Amino acid sequence: MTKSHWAIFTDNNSLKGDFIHSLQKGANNDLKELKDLNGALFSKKVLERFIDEEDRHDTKVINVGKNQSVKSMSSGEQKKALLNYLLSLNPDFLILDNPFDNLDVESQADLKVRLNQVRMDVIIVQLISRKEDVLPFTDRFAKLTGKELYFYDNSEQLTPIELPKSFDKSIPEPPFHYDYDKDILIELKGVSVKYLDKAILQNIHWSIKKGEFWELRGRNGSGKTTILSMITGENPKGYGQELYIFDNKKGSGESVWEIKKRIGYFTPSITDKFTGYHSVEHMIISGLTDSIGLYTKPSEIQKRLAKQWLQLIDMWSIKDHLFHDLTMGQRRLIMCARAMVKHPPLLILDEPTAGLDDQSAALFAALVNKFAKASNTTTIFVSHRKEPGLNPDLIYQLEVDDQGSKGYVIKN
Ligand SMILES: Nc1ncnc2c1ncn2[C@@H]1O[C@H](COP(=O)(O)OP(=O)(O)OP(=O)(O)O)[C@@H](O)[C@H]1O
Repeated sequence: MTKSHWAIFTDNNSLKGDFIHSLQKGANNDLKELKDLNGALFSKKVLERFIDEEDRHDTKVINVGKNQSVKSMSSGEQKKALLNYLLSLNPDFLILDNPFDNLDVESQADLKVRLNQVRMDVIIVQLISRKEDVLPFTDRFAKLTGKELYFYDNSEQLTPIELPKSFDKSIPEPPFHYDYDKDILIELKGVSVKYLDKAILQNIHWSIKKGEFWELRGRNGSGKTTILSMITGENPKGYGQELYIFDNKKGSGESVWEIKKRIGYFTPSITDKFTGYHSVEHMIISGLTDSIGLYTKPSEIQKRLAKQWLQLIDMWSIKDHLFHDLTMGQRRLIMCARAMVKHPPLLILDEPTAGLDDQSAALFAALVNKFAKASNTTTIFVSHRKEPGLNPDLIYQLEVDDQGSKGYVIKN
């Protein structure tokens, strides 16, 4: 019998966790046909749980028979491994929570082919925040608002995206001056990286200058994280190579702490570190002190700066709200402003829009455009999607081949 497949749209206001939980428990009254069936969940959180188990107990579950740890796989490789494992459990339905996030175009296509192959055997319930992610064979549509499910005949009936007004206030001034005045911040001259016998990067030349706005693009596994982690000092592969970070050759006794001081870094998982009760205002101020939370009374200058940033992102009226009570889109904007507040010489935004709905992603891109143009900070935005509205000056494109990825500079 042909099965029906669902696309359930979610946005910042959807109580997605509760919905997933009720589906898995067979307690959801809206999708009655799934009630007595056996469901499996494909989500980022499930993947993280397997990675954590592997880290702590050395248990292999989704990568049985493979030499590589799940953590070191690219996003495409991780998702493939998770899907194969879940399908081996023979579920009646599969809940896919934003399955295409973090995947490049080719890996998205691979995943779509695989899902198309299994759609006769398993009901697919897709929870998605981007319209372009709807699987072509989907025939049932709904939107989750709060905990209510509203049904539609097709995805076109859902509300169109309203593009945000661009931020009309100016970017607040830098709070202090960094003692780095050279034009080139980062330089890779013929850098190559191998893991075991596998070539990952091949003869990479990339010169990153003051004030530039870059997008780093490349398919899953092309080596984007490898390059970024060599820059931030977390990956030793750069030692002994012609890699210059703030004018210091890698491995020449440079201080990792000095490097980190000059880099603002944001990736969505950083948000998870802030588990305590922090107000919105304190979150911004903690960007000036590099701390998780605030342990001393903020100065008037710090408070004034936080006010300017919150006015810019239109959140001054909620300055006393608790960060963890906000929607995901609001939290991301705050975290982004938090990374910008010091005007670091280099700002790295690693897949910052993953999991956001169209509207929140557009707002986020507008903030990044504004900051990148109006500040002296060099910005590197890493994303798999061509982010609508993002307007970088330059693109560093990694192209994979058998000898590892090569890099090309494209002027936008
Ligand atoms: N410690 C490691 N050991 C073995 N292989 C590794 C290790 N770290 C990364 N790799 C491999 O290097 C390649 C590049 O990985 P990297 O994470 O840099 O890619 P990426 O472009 O950031 O991918 P994604 O977009 O999926 O995050 C992948 O094939 C990955 O499996």
